[in-house]
Amino acid sequence: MSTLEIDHVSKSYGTLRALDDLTFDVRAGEIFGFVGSNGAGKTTAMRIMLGVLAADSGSVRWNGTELDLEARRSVGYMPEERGLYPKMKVGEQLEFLAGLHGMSPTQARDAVVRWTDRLGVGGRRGDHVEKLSLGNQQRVQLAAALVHNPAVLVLDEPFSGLDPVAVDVMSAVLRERAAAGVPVIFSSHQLDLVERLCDRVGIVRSGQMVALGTIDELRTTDRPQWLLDVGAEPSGVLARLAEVPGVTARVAPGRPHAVLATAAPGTPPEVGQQVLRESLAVGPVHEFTPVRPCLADLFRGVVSAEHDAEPTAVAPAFAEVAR
Ligand SMILES: Nc1ncnc2c1ncn2[C@@H]1O[C@H](COP(=O)(O)OP(=O)(O)OP(=O)(O)O)[C@@H](O)[C@H]1O
Repeated sequence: MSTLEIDHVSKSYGTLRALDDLTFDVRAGEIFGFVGSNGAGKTTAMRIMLGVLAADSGSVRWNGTELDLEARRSVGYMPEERGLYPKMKVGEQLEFLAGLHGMSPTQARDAVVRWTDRLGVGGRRGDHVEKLSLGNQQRVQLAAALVHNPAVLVLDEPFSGLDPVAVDVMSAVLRERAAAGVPVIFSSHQLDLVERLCDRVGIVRSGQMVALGTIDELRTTDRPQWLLDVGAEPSGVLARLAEVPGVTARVAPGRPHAVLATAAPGTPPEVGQQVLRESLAVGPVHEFTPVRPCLADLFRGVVSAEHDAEPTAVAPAFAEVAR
């Protein structure tokens, strides 16, 4: 199956090390979310994936072989700086780009109609790009990445500036391409979207991959937590839970009638049931919920961690860390 492999890639701009031994892959049929703070190295990595920027060391492979010119033609790329000619008409421009990727004029015309219609800009094919709103230019840019039926999609912030309807259309298109076996990688700062859409996520910090895995894997922590709403002042429950080995409990922040119980690393997962039983022995429990960090929490933890410290409290549970 088709896989895009980024293998020990490093890149410096002068003395600035933008990528530092970056290694990960994007597999056939998966949507991979590439996230990181401003300046973390995402665009640099994506440019190297496409071959428009050379790595200082390491390699990018497509289906096991180093990316060559032919393979690059099969990549659908949406650059961060966008790359449309403002004075050219939407339809003509897309047909031209499809032609550069080897499509015949008829194939190109058909594909342009299909993708502009799909992305909601079919009525603008005869307009100059510069006359379109920024969001619609963005849709055209997406059409440019998709029009030649690429075998791999590399999209730099494809969702920025899109309205919610366009976000839904774009999400559906990416899911559909992935279901057809295409590896899809996109960068984004919209973490809720990444969480919803991506099969796997990589978090990059200072050019290094600091967390990599499925959303589920990333959210799994070695310090499981539970929230218990007991509907009353919880001192009785807190006293009872203080007797459970490996568990610490406190009043939940902002919830005076709820308790947050946290298990120490290495505590068997069944301790959650014991926490519930002990609490029920004191009185009713209206809500019992495992608490798991969302991607935004993980992101904040990972990107704010010191370089040489443990990346975050949850990091030991990350399923894969770039080798
Ligand atoms: N052409 C360049 N010359 C010098 N430095 C550069 C160049 N391009 C990028 N950099 C630097 O390399 C680092 C990585 O930048 P890059 O654009 O890859 O980050 P990014 O993760 O895409 O950021 P953002 O989320 O803001 O788009 C930054 O410190 C940036 O200033």
